[in-house]
Amino acid sequence: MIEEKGILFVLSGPSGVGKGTVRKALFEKDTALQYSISMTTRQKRAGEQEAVDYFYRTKDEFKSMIEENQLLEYAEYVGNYYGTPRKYVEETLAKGNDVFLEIEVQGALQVKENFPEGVFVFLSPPSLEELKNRIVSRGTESDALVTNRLQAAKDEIQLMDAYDYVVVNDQVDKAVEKVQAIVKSEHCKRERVAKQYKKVLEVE
Ligand SMILES: Nc1ncnc2c1ncn2[C@@H]1O[C@H](COP(=O)(O)OP(=O)(O)OP(=O)(O)O)[C@@H](O)[C@H]1O
Ligand SMILES: Nc1nc2c(ncn2[C@@H]2O[C@H](COP(=O)(O)O)[C@@H](O)[C@H]2O)c(=O)[nH]1
Repeated sequence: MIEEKGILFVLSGPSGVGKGTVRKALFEKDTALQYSISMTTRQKRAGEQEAVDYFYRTKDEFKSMIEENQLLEYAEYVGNYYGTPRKYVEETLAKGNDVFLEIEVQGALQVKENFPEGVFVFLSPPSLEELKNRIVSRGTESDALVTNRLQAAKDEIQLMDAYDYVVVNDQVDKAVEKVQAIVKSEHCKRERVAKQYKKVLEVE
């Protein structure tokens, strides 16, 4: 019997576009996906929890993890480090379960180099003006950080062609439906390939 690995889904896009909002709504519908909790050196925001929203670490702790090759990818983003713990992703995929990453663009491109078979989805804002409204209305960033994040967004949007899919997050429920359709379609593709492979083995 062929052991099937899980599929690695990567949802990426500029800060404030709604990745977290879309992911949380998706996970209410699709309970089979496993969310990979990231490491960060940024301060915890009000209402956030250790090991739910992030694993919060000091810069020294984060650097040790980089040196020990414990991160699948990492990026320095607007003054802080963010990264994906390698062990959880590799073990979960090996058990045949799908993993879902929600990360920024530099990190997504690193994952693509190591996991070209992953499925990369860029969540795009309807406009930069709306992106700014969303970051500002979330109320988590100072004015200076809003400016820095918007600057980063302009660079990130230039890289959307590197992704397998682009979903515009105009309305949350529509964006969730689209991401859900992508997950379903990738499963169908896998099943077709597995069936063809089985036929080849039977012929041989
Ligand atoms: N389609 C939408 N229409 C209007 N507001 C939205 C939409 N999607 C998300 N939002 C709002 O935009 C803000 C940013 O959303 P969210 O925190 O999910 O973004 P994010 O991409 O995960 O940000 P970050 O990358 O910084 O974590 C939130 O206040 C959220 O409620
Ligand atoms: N490269 C990575 N980026 C990550 C990871 N976890 C989150 N992020 C992204 O960072 C920015 C800022 O996040 P915030 O929580 O401070 O608003 C945002 O785009 C996140 O998606 C990660 O593990 N690696």
